[in-house]
Amino acid sequence: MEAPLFERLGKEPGITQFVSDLVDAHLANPVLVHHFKNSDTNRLKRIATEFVITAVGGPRCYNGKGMKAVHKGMKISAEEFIQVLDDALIALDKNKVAQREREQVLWLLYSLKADILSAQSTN
Ligand code: HEM
Repeated sequence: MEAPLFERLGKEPGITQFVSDLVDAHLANPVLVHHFKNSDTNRLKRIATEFVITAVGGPRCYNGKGMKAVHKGMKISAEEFIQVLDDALIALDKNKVAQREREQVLWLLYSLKADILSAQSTN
């Protein structure tokens, strides 16, 4: 039987590095960087790492809000959402993550699209 995705991504150390590279890619992405200009990058990396660890079947360490509530009113466009996936691919590549795990991580992120984009309405 296939090991849990959490293990195949290198457990906490592997996921911490992936998320760190993902956030760094956003900061270097001209389409996304303006969203993060007031961010505490280390805090964001820590919380996003907890989210991913929990989402891929690791220890349940994310205690934050759901993705719809987190991104409410941030005015995130569909184009920006795709740029986040592009940056995820850059970070997966950098961490030499294999094809099947890439597909699973990208699908996991993509599956949040409806929540994150519907969070943009102000009512
Ligand atoms: C599948 C995609 C995404 C996931 C899993 C995700 C996850 C997260 C998480 C876990 C946080 C931290 C919440 C907290 O501070 O309590 C966060 C914050 C944030 N996200 Fe996302 N996000 C996604 C897509 C996006 C997109 C497309 C944008 C647009 C650029 C975006 C912009 C932000 C911003 C600006 C913050 C707040 C940063 C801060 O407070 O320092 N996210 N996201």
